[in-house]
Amino acid sequence: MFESAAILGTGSFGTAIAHLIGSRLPAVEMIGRDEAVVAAINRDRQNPRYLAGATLPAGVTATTGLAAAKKHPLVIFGVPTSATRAIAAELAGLGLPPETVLLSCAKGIERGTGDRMSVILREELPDHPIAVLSGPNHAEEISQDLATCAVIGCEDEVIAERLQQLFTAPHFRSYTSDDLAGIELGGAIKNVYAIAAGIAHGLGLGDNAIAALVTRALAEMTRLGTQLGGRIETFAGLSGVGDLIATCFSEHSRNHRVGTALGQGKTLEEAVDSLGMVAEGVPNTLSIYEAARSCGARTPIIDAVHAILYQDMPAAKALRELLNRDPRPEAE
Ligand SMILES: NC(=O)C1=CN([C@@H]2O[C@H](COP(=O)(O)OP(=O)(O)OC[C@H]3O[C@@H](n4cnc5c(N)ncnc54)[C@H](O)[C@@H]3O)[C@@H](O)[C@H]2O)C=CC1
Ligand SMILES: O=C(CO)COP(=O)(O)O
Repeated sequence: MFESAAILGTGSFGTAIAHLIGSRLPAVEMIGRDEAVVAAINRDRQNPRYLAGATLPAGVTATTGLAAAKKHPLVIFGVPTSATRAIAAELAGLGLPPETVLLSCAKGIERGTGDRMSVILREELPDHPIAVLSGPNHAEEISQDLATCAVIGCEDEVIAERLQQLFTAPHFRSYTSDDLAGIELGGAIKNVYAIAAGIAHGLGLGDNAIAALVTRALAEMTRLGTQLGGRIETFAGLSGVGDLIATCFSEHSRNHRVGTALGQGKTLEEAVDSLGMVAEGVPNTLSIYEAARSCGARTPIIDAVHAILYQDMPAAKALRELLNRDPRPEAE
């Protein structure tokens, strides 16, 4: 087990993780950039800005200084993917002890490089053990102690088991895997499909249409994800189909909410502004579309979401075009 942990990010997921592991460790320190949020956590053990209703265990504190991460044997990344490289580079400058374990929870790949978060951490902090955590894990439900599972990816079995022990609670079960690529790609790609499912919902297409869309999304995610280096079985697991289902059907999903607003005729700017939190599928539609083009994968659903978000294609037209493509066999 670890003696303590730092969580980078005082947003929804950082707070949910603090709620989950805060009673399992003597000390959990959240590191954020928003002073009002940090003050509310220290004063009230609450984070009404990002996760209303959750009360944090007594051992959870918060600060704004990244240097605090140096004190902890485990550093958990709960910031958006767009912030990961800069924060990792800043941490590298602080000289973390090399045995500090880095755990990434962010779901996306980097624009321009197509790098997964564990690849970024390996590049910026090469001496450290690196792990990832993913699965159907909405912050709102974790903070209410509602049951779920996650998968922890790490090439070092001993560290994977230490993390598994930490992420085990009566309502939280975790599994281990060494397929970091598959885990991270599933978590990143499903966000684009959650926007697609939201659009279909916003257009009022009905349950059959959304079930069909999500089923074909799983086939597409598996095709793209294996071409980008993930193992096929991982896409049938918690970080693949598990998170795809959670996000495509949950009212908690920010990506789904963005899609619903688009389907109802809002602009992307209006949809994102009304959230006040990160919807990774929005920037990741660009990075994942680019990754798909670079490996030559056939991704009609990602292409349709890309056209709606970034090429002014009306949502109804994009979905009509998806349905009217040349017929093909279901399994290829
Ligand atoms: N919210 C959820 O249910 C889950 C979220 N995740 C992933 O966790 C990551 C974070 O998401 P949320 O906590 O939902 O987002 P959020 O919008 O609720 O919070 C983001 C946090 O990161 C901070 N932040 C944003 N940009 C930053 C920057 N450039 N530098 C430093 N800090 C910055 C914000 O101040 C805030 O504390 C995402 O990759 C998301 O996909 C994973 C599982 C579940
Ligand atoms: O990844 C998530 C749940 O597992 C959170 O999804 P959203 O970012 O769409 O809310």
